[in-house]
Amino acid sequence: MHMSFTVAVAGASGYAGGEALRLLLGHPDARIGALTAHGSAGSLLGEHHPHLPALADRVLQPTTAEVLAGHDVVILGLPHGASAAIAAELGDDCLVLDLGADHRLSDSGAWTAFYGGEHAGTWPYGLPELLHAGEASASAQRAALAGARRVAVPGCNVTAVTLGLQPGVAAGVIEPTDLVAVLANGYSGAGKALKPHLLAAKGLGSAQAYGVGGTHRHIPEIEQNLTVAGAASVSISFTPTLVPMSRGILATATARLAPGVDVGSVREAWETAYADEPFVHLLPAGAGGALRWPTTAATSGANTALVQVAVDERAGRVVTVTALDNLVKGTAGGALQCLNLALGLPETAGLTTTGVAP
Ligand SMILES: NC(=O)C1=CN([C@@H]2O[C@H](COP(=O)(O)OP(=O)(O)OC[C@H]3O[C@@H](n4cnc5c(N)ncnc54)[C@H](OP(=O)(O)O)[C@@H]3O)[C@@H](O)[C@H]2O)C=CC1
Ligand SMILES: CC(=O)N[C@@H](CCC(=O)OP(=O)(O)O)C(=O)O
Repeated sequence: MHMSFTVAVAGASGYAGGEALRLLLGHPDARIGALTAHGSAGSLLGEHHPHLPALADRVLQPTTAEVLAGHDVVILGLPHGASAAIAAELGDDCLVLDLGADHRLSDSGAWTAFYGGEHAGTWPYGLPELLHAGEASASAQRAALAGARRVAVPGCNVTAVTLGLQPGVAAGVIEPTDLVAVLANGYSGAGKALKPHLLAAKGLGSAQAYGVGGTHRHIPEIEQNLTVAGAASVSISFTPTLVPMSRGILATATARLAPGVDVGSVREAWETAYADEPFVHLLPAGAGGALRWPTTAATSGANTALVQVAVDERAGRVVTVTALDNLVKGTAGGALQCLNLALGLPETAGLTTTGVAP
């Protein structure tokens, strides 16, 4: 039996809020209520998201607890640091999904080191596919999300790197203290207001690394996830690269093969982890055993994460490549999955693995 729910979206003028609305318009049970913004309050949603004509005439309201209250679900697509105060004013009768970082980390020292200021607290973490130590496939995280009233939705880079590496960590076939991840990132990941590090690439004829040298805010979140997956200690060198595409993340993450591991057993860990996942797909080997590799284009607009794994025997490293759409599986689609789990709806409601191509 399906129940309908009312949902308010804060930060509706932004990329993440807009993507949440695009997906909610296709959710069979969602009734879209208040839409809010900050400086753009008073303007029409159609000015910000002309691809959502069904909501074009909606007026954006200011982002206050009064406006957001009274809905079954509130989605917060706000800059980090802005969610905590609003969420604290919303009652427990309402499901709140925070697309930002405020409630993701359990270590307040890591929060202060990477974000600065007071840590707001920790909410159930919104990656249903997160493996817990000893699990061959994910169920504990789904159990943590079932019936939750607060969900901290992961960062998009974190989702890609975690999905790529966690099967090897959980199965003990890779060394979690020797991880390297280099990502190609579409520019929508930075939000609609271009950040200074993007300005040089604005012409889109260029690619450039950012957040280099252990400074990116997603590092402690990746460490946290891989610890949940069973690593006693995690060390990862993480470098994102802005590339000329509007959406998508291609994360190449490599790890030293654990001592004594039979190369033939590596693929099995990834196959087992994702065999029953509706949205995370390990690409099969093609004819003659040649592997097919993920592309961001194949995930565009879909809630899909595509994963592939290989062993580089010369280097003694396992190489994983994960592709996803930063705005869908990396944000709003992942949030809808959690919303479904929290409300007891089918996990896949309103979500698709069907992408847009070319
Ligand atoms: N873009 C992505 O791929 C991903 C984004 N996220 C997270 O989602 C959140 C939103 O990101 P994104 O949509 O990209 O950002 P955008 O810059 O595109 O949108 C930000 C939204 O927040 C509003 N806003 C800005 N400042 C404030 C404030 N002080 N108080 C309340 N509202 C404010 C803006 O309103 P106005 O238009 O009026 O200024 C706008 O609606 C962030 O926390 C981000 O880290 C997470 C994963 C991936
Ligand atoms: C291209 C680009 O800049 N992408 C962003 C990803 C945004 C994201 O996931 O942000 P939160 O963790 O704040 O939610 C980045 O790498 O910082």
